[in-house]
Parts: sequence; structure tokens; C-alpha cells
Amino acid sequence: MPKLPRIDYYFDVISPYSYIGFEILQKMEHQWKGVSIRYIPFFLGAIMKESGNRPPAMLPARSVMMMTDLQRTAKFWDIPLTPPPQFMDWIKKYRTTGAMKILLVLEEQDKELMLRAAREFWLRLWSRSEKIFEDSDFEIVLKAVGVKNVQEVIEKSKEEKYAKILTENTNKGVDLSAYGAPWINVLTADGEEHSFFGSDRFHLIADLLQQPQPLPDKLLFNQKSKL
Ligand SMILES: N[C@@H](CCC(=O)N[C@@H](CS)C(=O)NCC(=O)O)C(=O)O
Repeated sequence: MPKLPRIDYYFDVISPYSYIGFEILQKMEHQWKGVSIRYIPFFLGAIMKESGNRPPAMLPARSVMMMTDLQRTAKFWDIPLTPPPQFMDWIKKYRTTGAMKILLVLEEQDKELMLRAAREFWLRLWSRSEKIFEDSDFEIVLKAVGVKNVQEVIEKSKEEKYAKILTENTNKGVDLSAYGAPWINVLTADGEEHSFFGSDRFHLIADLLQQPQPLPDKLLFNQKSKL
């Protein structure tokens, strides 16, 4: 078990805010010394259902604001993000359980490989407007991150074991009262648990853990040049 303090980052690759939070956390990982980080794939569709929530994109007014806010936020952090025009059609037709199970197979082999594949899924969907739902999509992602036994990984991901792990991870999210993504559970050194929702709470997490505040490179550079 990783040592405390620890951040458990629950995410789904359908979620653009999970993508933004992932990139921020990846950046802070180098600066937040002594903090363990676990990236935990879960299924946002089930979290929504279990908590009685609805995807923000399903409410027209929220959907418009969400796409604007996403682009602003991604620009601020210098993350490549363009909402896919077909997003509404795709979320009605497909689920991300297949992609998330691919990540679980990769996680067993190598955590870094899993993280590279997660980024590649987000880049496909949220930067290049490409699908991430079918075997042909998984094949491209796995090749892109350097997996050699692509078909083997795809077949393995269909074993019951990975559906079970995905359900267990999702149930952990439900137990933590998650109603969206990213859901972030911080365990402090005193063993206390602190839940956060969203990619925009890292300043509070930094404060809680007494770690450096997250800043985009452009502001870091401005700060340094004023010294
Ligand atoms: N303010 C949060 C918004 C996060 C967010 O809207 N996440 C979506 C998934 S991409 C969600 O789960 N929303 C549920 C809700 O807003 O109730 C952020 O900046 O990260």
C-alpha cells in the first residue's frame, strides 16, 4: 500500500475535466514531494446513475457553458482540447467501459503504460475528435503507446476479471459519495479522508497537504522573470 499522504484520482476517459485534472496532477507529481498518487479508472456512467446525477452535457444550458469553460480552462493550462462535434451522439450510443478495461489490463503490466494510454484516449476524443469505443480504436491507441501484443491485450480486457475490477473501483467511488469526475480522495498523514470534485480544486489540495500551488507554465515563467 502506498504511503501517506496519498491522492486517489478516480477518472474516466470520457470526462474532459478528468483529462485536465490528469495533466495538472502529472505536472504536480514532480513538485509534491512525499505524496503518493494512485490513478484509479472507474466508470462515470455508473457513478452518475448511482448518485442520481445526470451528465452535464445532457442539460442544454450546462452543455453550452461546459464546452466554453473547457476550452478556456484548457487554454489556461496549455492543454490541447477541442470538443468533438459528435460528442452528444457518441455518448448516447457508446460507453467507455471497453477503454477503461484496456487501461486496467495495462495497469497490471506497467502503471506508466496505463497513464500513457489514458492520455492517448483523451487526445483522441478531446483533441482530435476520434472515437475511443471500439476494438479498432483500442488497436490504434495500444499501437501508439508502443504495445506489441495488441490483440492479446484487447482479448484479455474482455475477461470477467477486468469488468469486476472496474465495478470494484466504481463502487469505491460510490462509497466515497462520488457524483462526477474527476473524483479525488486525499488521505492525509493522520489517516483522515478528504474528498474533492473536479480538476479545479488542486489549490485546495495543495493547501491541505502544504505543498506548492499548481500554476501553468506561463504564470511560473512570469513569476520567475519578476524575481
Ligand atoms: N468544475 C469542475 C467540473 C467537473 C465536471 O463537470 N465534470 C463532469 C464530467 S467531465 C461531471 O462529472 N459533472 C457532474 C456534475 O457537474 O454534476 C472542473 O473544473 O473540473
